[in-house]
Order: sequence, then structure tokens, then C-alpha cells
Amino acid sequence: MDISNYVANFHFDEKHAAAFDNADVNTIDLLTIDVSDLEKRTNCKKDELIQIIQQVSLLLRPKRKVASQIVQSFLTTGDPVLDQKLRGGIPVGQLTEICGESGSGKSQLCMQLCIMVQLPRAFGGLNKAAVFISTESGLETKRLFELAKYLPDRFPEAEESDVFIRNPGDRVYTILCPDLESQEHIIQYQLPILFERDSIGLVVLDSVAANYRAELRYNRSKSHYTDLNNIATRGNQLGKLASILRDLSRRYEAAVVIANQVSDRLTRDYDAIGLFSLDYQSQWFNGWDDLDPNPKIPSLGLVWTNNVNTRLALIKRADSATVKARRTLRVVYSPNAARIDIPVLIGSMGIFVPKEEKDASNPLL
Ligand SMILES: Nc1ncnc2c1ncn2[C@@H]1O[C@H](COP(=O)(O)OP(=O)(O)OP(=O)(O)O)[C@@H](O)[C@H]1O
Repeated sequence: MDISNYVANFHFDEKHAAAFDNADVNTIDLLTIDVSDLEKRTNCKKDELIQIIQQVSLLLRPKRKVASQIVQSFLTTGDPVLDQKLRGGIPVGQLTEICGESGSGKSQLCMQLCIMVQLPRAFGGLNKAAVFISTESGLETKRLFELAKYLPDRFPEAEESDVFIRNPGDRVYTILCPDLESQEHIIQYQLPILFERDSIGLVVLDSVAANYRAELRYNRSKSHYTDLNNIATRGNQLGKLASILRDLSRRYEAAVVIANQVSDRLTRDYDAIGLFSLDYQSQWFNGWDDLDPNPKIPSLGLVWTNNVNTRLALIKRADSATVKARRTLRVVYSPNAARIDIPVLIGSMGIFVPKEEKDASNPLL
């Protein structure tokens, strides 16, 4: 009997344990098969079976938590104003997606978080290591060092030694997975081992869509059935991926940040397709609406959207042709923060809210 997989220190008496083993009844069977069928299969008495089922059900009942007992912790972005607007920073124990077009700064923000997670808790870090899983090109270690070098500028009131990281690469595990098979293997088997061996506070997956786009794509010009099959397989794999990451993030109190690519969004005639159409409604969870200059759609569709707790979009501003480093960081949806557009800049120190915005949002900062 496999009860020890679910609860510790629960033992069936010898008679029932032998009966369940002989009838090949496991814990799930015990809780799901009709008790009369169990009675026939195991030759145990019905009232004894009911008693055992009640005991096991009680032990497996989810622990109740009231909202006030749930304490949400966050990893700092390294910018107090950005953290304030995100209502704390990057949530721990949840999945956060950062989507945006190429060059919008997704990897920059991910690398920045790999530095921040190493900081002491007093500065919003978790004093833990990061895992950076890349699917396209490896981690830019030179940039990682540059970001770490600017920590004293980010925390001017701190003693320099408190925010000094001599070798930021020492606490960032980097893994390159160039195809879907290695990606699945790494996330399912290697990542849990890393979590057991070291104190990990952040997992970055940069970017999630690359391998799915290459291997399980929707391609109308080929067989329609292959397309449908690919969509179903992809949905299944994405659900599994999110579930493993969510489980690890909760169990080990880590933040999980996933970079996602985008494709162009075509404006549609809503008079024709209706306001209840998915195309119209999706503006609220995709991040870009038709009023944005170059509307986009995050890759991987609805299944993935449903698996992500927080979606942040990095949007190149209309004036980014003149001021190249300007971006809008949009909270698309989040359990912690309202939808909001935050003007940010990408500079040598990483992503930050420019001074004039800081002054406008809080004159004390
Ligand atoms: N050392 C630096 N100093 C200032 N800005 C930088 C520096 N390095 C990169 N950038 C900025 O970051 C942008 C690139 O960001 P990043 O590589 O994170 O994009 P991305 O969204 O991850 O793109 P992709 O999807 O193609 O990987 C550049 O356009 C540049 O403006």
C-alpha cells in the first residue's frame, strides 16, 4: 500500500494492509472506488472500510488557511519605486512572466533579478542563489558583473560592503537547453536536485517560447491534424512545466520568472466579430490593446496565460527611437498589483524608474 507517499506515520493494521496488497488497492483506489466494490475486492468488512476511508480522508484534507494568515513575500527588483508600484516586487512562490519584443529588456530584468536574489534580506534580496535556464543564447556573464558593480548606486544609503558581491556568477547556475527534450529533462529532473542541494531563491527561464515555437508550432500550410495534435501536446507540456515550477517555487520559497516572446497583433473589426469575441476580450490579459502603437500578443496562448500568476510586459515606447533606453513596464495582471504602466529606463545599472518619475510618484523618494 502506498499510503506513505501521501502521509507520514500512518500504518494500516496487518490484516487490512495484507488485504489491500492482495487486492492491489492503492490509496487513490481506496478513496475513489465505491465502498461496496472495495468490499468485494478486499473481502474486508464494509464498516471497517468506511472507518479507514474516513481516517485517510481526514489526514489528506487540505490544510485550511484564512487570507490574513497568508504572508506573501517578494524579491526586490532593485528599485524601491518599481517595487512599490508592483506592490512589493517579484512575488515569491508564484510564476511571473515578463513578455516583450526582441530588445525590450526581458533578459536585462532577468539578469538584474539574479543579482538581487543574492542580496541580504534587509535589502529585499533572499540571500539565495539563482538558476538561469536559457533556451537561445547563454547568460551574458560580463553584463551580470556590470549589474553587480552598480549595486552601491542602487542602494546609496547602504554600507558598500553590505551590497558588495565579489563574484555574482558564483551564485548563478546557468543551464542551456537548446531543444524541447533537454528543456523538459532539465526542469523535471535536474532542477529539483539543484533545489535540494543549494538554497535557490530564483529560477529564470529565458525564454519559454523558443523551443515550443521551433518544435510544436501551428503551421496552417501543413496538415490540420498535425497542427491540432501539436496544440494539444503543447498545452499538456506547458501545464506540466508550470506545475513543476509552481510546486518548486512554493516548496522552496523561490521566485520563478519566465521570459516570453511576442508576435504582432492585428487590429480587428470588433463591429463584425463582437465585443464578446476572444480577440476583443484578450486585450486585457494579453497586455497590449488596439490603442497601443504596435500591439503584440504574448506567445503560447491561453493555456500558458492561465498558468502564470503575474504577467508583466516590457513595451518599447513610441519615443524609443530618440531615447533608445525608454520602456514601459506594464503590469498586465497580477494578484498583487493593479494594471499600471510604469515608465522605466535601461541603463548600465539595469532597469530602473527615472528620477523625474520617482519624484512625481513620491516626493520623499
Ligand atoms: N550594458 C548596457 N547598458 C545599457 N543598456 C543595455 C546594456 N546592455 C543591454 N542594454 C539594453 O538592453 C536591450 C536589450 O535587452 P535584452 O537583451 O534584455 O532584450 P530581450 O527582450 O531579452 O530581447 P530578446 O528577446 O531578443 O532576447 C538593448 O536594446 C539595450 O538597450
